[in-house]
Amino acid sequence: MKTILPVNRNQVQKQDSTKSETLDLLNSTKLIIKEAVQKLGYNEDMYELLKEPVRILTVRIPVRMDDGSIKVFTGYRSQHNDAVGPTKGGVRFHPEVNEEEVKALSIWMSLKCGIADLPYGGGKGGIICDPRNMSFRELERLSRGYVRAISQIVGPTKDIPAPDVYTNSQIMAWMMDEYSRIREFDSPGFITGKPIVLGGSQGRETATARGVTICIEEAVKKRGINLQDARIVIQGFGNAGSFLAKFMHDAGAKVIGISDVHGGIYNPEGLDIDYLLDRRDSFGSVSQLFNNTISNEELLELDCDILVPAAISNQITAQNAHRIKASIVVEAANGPTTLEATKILDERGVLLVPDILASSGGVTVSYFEWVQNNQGYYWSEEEVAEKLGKVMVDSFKNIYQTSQAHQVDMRLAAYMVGIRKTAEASRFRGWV
Ligand SMILES: NC(=O)C1=CN([C@@H]2O[C@H](COP(=O)(O)OP(=O)(O)OC[C@H]3O[C@@H](n4cnc5c(N)ncnc54)[C@H](O)[C@@H]3O)[C@@H](O)[C@H]2O)C=CC1
Ligand SMILES: O=C(O)CCC(=O)C(=O)O
Repeated sequence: MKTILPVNRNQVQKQDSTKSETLDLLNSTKLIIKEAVQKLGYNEDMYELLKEPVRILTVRIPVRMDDGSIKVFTGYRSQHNDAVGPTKGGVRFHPEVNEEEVKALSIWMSLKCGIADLPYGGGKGGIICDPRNMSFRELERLSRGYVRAISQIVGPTKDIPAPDVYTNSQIMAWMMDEYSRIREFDSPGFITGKPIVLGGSQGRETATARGVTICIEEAVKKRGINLQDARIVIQGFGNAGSFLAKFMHDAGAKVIGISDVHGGIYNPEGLDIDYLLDRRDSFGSVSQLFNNTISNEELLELDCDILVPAAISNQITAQNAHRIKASIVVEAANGPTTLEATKILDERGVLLVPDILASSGGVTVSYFEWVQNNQGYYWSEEEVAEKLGKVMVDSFKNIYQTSQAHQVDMRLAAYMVGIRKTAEASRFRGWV
């Protein structure tokens, strides 16, 4: 058995790039996996197994566009580790999707499933495309083509996709229909985040935001902040960000800033969230309706109590972490804060609730959806909310206690909690 070499984050960062910090999501993930595996007492072989996905499929999907031309799209499906059970995770449609990002996202899914104690490993998919410039029918053909291309490695007991950035319940419906046609039987358990009439779960649409809300409720207790007095800034106004804004507003907090891909809007007296929800488009854009906007960079640095990045990765970096004014940062997005920025925020006493904990409400209710599909018996919204609440509160407490007991930041604590189930399952199976 080899022993694990000690982690030197700064050294690896310098090796990775000439820049002062690495923005490479996969390399950053490997660094923390190494540290977590080491702290848990596993050997180098365990790190070797867990540092990369066991499988990644790259596909090329020809799609007939509305003008009669053919466009070939590139897509990925990454499966990190299936020792615990089938892999699970969303599919994103985005122009900047790339293989390394999808790999990192699939590792984070294993961690989320470990934290929430779900019987899954992590998976993730993506297609390089810009759905904002595609028609409804082009999107349907692309979604169906993707399922045909990956059908060999997915399925209700193999790998179960779900929505992520720029994908939604309609896209899940087309994908489920295509998979059911290929297999020649109705397969609602192939995918989650479906419309309710096709076996979707009550509460899945709002689940990620509900989970983030519960983390905020727990975090403010730790910082002695009253939620009703809190000023909140949210980057991203899509599935995660917009419902979160609504929940915060309904809880009596003041949402003073929100943003989308085009920019942000800010009002220190609080924004009219119901109006914004009513006017946003299906891609989570609303800021273009306003004249006085601020940049996403400015939004992150607004004077507030709680900052929630709920859009894309690498938003809080070594460049701006010193200027973040919030005392609590709750990551609804995947990977919004770099390792270097995590360290800076921690040293400044900011409580950072990491992505793999804060955004785990989505996959938790996806699991509930899959269970309901398997048993053919469906739960009420209240039942789903109650079960989700218990999972999120237990997860937060577990990770907070781990961080205190080991004197580590919440991100490393979350990795330690999240990786254990996959590591143990791999060990019992005799893989390491
Ligand atoms: N939908 C879900 O169930 C889950 C989502 N997440 C994560 O939450 C984040 C947001 O996902 P969704 O809300 O589902 O996506 P979405 O597609 O519904 O909304 C994305 C939002 O981000 C904004 N955005 C896109 N690019 C941006 C940029 N460069 N700068 C600023 N804003 C930008 C869009 O304008 C939109 O408001 C992602 O990181 C996703 O991986 C995590 C767990 C579950
Ligand atoms: O709902 C799911 O299965 C996965 C959600 C997801 O992709 C994520 O948590 O990043």
